[in-house]
Amino acid sequence: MSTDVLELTAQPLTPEAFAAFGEVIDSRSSAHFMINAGRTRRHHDLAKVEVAGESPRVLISIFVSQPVTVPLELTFLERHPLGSQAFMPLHEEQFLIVVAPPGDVIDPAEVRAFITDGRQGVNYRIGTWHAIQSVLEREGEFLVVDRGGAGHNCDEYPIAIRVSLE
Ligand SMILES: NC(=O)N[C@@H](O)C(=O)O
Ligand code: NI
Repeated sequence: MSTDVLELTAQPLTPEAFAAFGEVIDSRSSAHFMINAGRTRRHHDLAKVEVAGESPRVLISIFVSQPVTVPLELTFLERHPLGSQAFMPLHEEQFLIVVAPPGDVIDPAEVRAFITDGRQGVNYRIGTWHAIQSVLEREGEFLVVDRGGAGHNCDEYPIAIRVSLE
């Protein structure tokens, strides 16, 4: 085993474990109220969309991602200093998440790896370091809500990480 690669085993994603990095988006565990004459449960305000910098605006996009192989070998993490970024699977795709708290230096001891269960999405808080979209098993389709506008909104931090499943 190489000594300069951070070895992680992905843990099941929970809102509590993810709280330092952003929010988990999940209609099974979130508060709701009824609308539309009782036909619809509104799971309301599940994540904080953050946009900053010059002429910021909120973008809604769809990512169609090819699957990654496991163990997942990473050479960097990225962050968006001007906005949050949310990923919601459209067909119950599972994906791997690797995160570190916001800050200019990543402490390897604070890096965490998670696996979603297919029904969960995430919102990375502004500045949270994360691996790029890493869907498992099959091509994935994700609704993405993040920040557009002027300025540089993607920093990369070189760090070697290998993520395995339990
Ligand atoms: N570059 C881009 O839009 N996507 C990345 O930020 C990512 O987190 O996948
Ligand atoms: Ni990103």
